[in-house]
Amino acid sequence: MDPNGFALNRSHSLASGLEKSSPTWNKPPQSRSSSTVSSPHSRLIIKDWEIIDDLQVETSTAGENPLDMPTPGLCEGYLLKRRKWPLKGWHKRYFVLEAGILRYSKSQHDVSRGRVQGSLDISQAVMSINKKSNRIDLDAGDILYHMKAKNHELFYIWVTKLQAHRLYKKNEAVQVQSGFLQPLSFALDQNPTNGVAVNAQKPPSVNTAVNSKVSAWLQQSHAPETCAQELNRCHLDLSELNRLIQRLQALETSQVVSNGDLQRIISIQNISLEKPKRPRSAKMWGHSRTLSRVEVLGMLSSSHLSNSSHLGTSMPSIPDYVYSQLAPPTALSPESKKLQQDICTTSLRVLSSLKSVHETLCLERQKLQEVWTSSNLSQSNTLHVPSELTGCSSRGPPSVVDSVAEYFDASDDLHRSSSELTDESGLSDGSTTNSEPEEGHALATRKYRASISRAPNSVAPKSTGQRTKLPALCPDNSHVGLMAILYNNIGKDLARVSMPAALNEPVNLLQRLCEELEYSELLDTAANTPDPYHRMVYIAAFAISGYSTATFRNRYKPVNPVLGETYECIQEDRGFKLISEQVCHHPPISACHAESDNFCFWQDQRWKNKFWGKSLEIIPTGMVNVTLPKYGDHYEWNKVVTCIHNVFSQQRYLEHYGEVTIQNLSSRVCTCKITFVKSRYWGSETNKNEVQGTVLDESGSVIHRFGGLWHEGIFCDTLPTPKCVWKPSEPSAKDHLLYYGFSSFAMEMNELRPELEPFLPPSDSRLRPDQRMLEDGLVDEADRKKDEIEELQRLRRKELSKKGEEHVPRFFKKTKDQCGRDVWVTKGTYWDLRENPGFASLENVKLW
Ligand SMILES: CC(C)CCC[C@@H](C)[C@H]1CC[C@H]2[C@@H]3CC=C4C[C@@H](O)CC[C@]4(C)[C@H]3CC[C@]12C
Repeated sequence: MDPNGFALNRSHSLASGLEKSSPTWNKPPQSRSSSTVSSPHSRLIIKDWEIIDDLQVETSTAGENPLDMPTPGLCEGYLLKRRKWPLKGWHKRYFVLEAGILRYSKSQHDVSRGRVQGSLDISQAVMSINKKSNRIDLDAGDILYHMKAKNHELFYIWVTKLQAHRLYKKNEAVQVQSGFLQPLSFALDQNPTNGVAVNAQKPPSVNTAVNSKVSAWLQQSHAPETCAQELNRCHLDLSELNRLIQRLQALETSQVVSNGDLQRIISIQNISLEKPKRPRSAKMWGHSRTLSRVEVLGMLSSSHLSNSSHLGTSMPSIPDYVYSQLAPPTALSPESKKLQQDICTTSLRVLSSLKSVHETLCLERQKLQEVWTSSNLSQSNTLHVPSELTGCSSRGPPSVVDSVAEYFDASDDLHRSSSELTDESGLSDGSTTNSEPEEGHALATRKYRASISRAPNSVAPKSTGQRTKLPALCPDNSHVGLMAILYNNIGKDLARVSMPAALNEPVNLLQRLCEELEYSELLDTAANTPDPYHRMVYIAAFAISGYSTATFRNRYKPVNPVLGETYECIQEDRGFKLISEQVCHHPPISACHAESDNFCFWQDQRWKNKFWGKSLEIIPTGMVNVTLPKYGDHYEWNKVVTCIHNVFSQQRYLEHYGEVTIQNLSSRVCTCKITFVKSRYWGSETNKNEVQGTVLDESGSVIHRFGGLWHEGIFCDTLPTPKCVWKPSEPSAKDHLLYYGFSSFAMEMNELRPELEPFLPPSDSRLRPDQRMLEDGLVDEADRKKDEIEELQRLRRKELSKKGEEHVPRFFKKTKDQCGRDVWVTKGTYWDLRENPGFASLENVKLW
């Protein structure tokens, strides 16, 4: 029996040892909090969150023979899990922790029936705990679990067990690395139907049923061959790339030498030689001090590091790397140009091959995991369910399971939250085979997706006569020590943290607000749709369209505007003009206002971020507003959470999740609900980016239904003629990935056209020198300039506070909306002042 009086079934010496000794989670932890930033070795605790580090795992691994490590005991019982959908509140879930894998089901009964809702390899996850609220969070990059225990005892047990299993699982990985796979493949060769089991150091819980399923799967699956073929193709393409690069280098060398420009060739060589150790690489946001690698290592747990073999620091993407090796695109000979294009095409081919290999492997992994999970569960059920759970629980010491059950029955508060959840999805539950609410969504999405792909292709955007490319390719930023930056600024507003310029894309947050109007034609269509329900479908499609930029934009972050910076955008073809301004610094708020004959659009945007160890959640606040004067409509909606998964790795991707409610503040006739579905599991491509929505009438009846994917399009099947209401436009530049993944709209945003320049106020983002340098590919210069501009901003702030004054935005003012929330709205003065007397004749603050 453990010190708390709980009999942990099958608990082994390792686990109980951990339980009795001073718990490792009392060690100086990594903190997830925000208030203090100090040297990497000091202890930081903010808001009671601690990241459990794994140093003890490493030490014990070093001292012990991993093969001697006993399997830690099974741990199972109810915990609260934060709802995935609709993301509010908690539900009671039955968790089973076995051999380093944490699985959960709706109930213990579901476990016995093999119905698993989710599963996670805890050795891959960053674990944070909050002792005060008994919370445990696990972030495995793709999957994020937020859990809560009933009381401190249970919390303690789970944390201890999770640690023991983590240690075990990591050791298992060590075994695999040191030759585990070889006997496996040998065994498979020898005995294809019973391959896994013949292994001497067999992994835990492997039974023959699993083995035969797995080996049958291995035999049936053609995916490995497909992957091998695809990788062969990559290999050929890479040799071709190598040849092209060598030719290009030879060509350039001769050109350069004949031009007498020896310096350039030397610097090209230097870039390739010195690439891994750029001097500014470890610069921290908001700090001038540079962290050494040792310091960073000391700060971070081994789990962070061991999982980051693909850290940003190690592998630039192929196109990035290739282009980082090329000279700036100054007067190239036609032959060089042709070579560059070939290099580019071939690298993109390699990229897409690798993507498809990745996709195939994900699917395979999913299949394997399903087999594994179902077999493991039935096994754990038959073998390990303690007797007290099978009907005679009144006798014997209480188990974890018992005590939790008791807790849920007793606690009012939690009882409410769990019963609330019996119908968590609003869909029928229990009797159907859909174990997760998203299952229903997924089915519908598959149908919508098929309809969207049958819809005519989106037309390439019409030429606006503006530039279609940026002056320079995006720089490789894989050397930037993002991990040190994020860990040093945990809990801080990232929009206030100064980051190395190489992390930035050459558009800023004011411009990104404008980018949300890329599909403004949806508002024009809405403004010409008399039926209010039908109109709402277009407004919804517009609200979704703003998220589509995320598809290709996860490698760089927008530049942070300085206080008082402005941006104007006149879109003649689209018929609107927009003005945005950075109105507040603490917290950073960007406000914008756009108008056209058909609509007005405004919003003020601020966001909070939460860092979970491998993922970064961006939680926006502030509402989006659209008015359609023709019908007197005023629509207002919230934004969903954006999560940057695998933030340190090349597998970084963005996900949006949550619910949007669109209300028409001028009429109660209809409302709209849109759900951005959280992707389910295993990082599979197939269930990513789902969106579903309904337009409801006053009584709550569904009038229209629509859905699809935010990166592929939205289909509405309840319109008189069902149709695809929105499809993102094709990227206009074939090699747009080499230009930060910008769409043609984004490419134009920072263009400084000569005819525009005389009209711009000096605070316009287009005139901001560091952003311009970045756009021109002068990253180091941009970095220096950025520091200067930020210093100037600090000086201005100090002066204001000395005078006891507050910054007053020039073109926006703060008011309250109908619900009493602070909102920033236009003063309506910008365009008038621009016209008369013109900004050149006005007094302007010098921002840079
Ligand atoms: C440097 C690298 C690793 C970090 C990349 C961070 C990028 C992907 C982050 C930083 C700021 C983020 C944006 C901040 C605010 C919003 C508004 C929200 O309504 C939609 C998402 C959107 C537009 C975010 C998209 C993702 C974003 C661009």
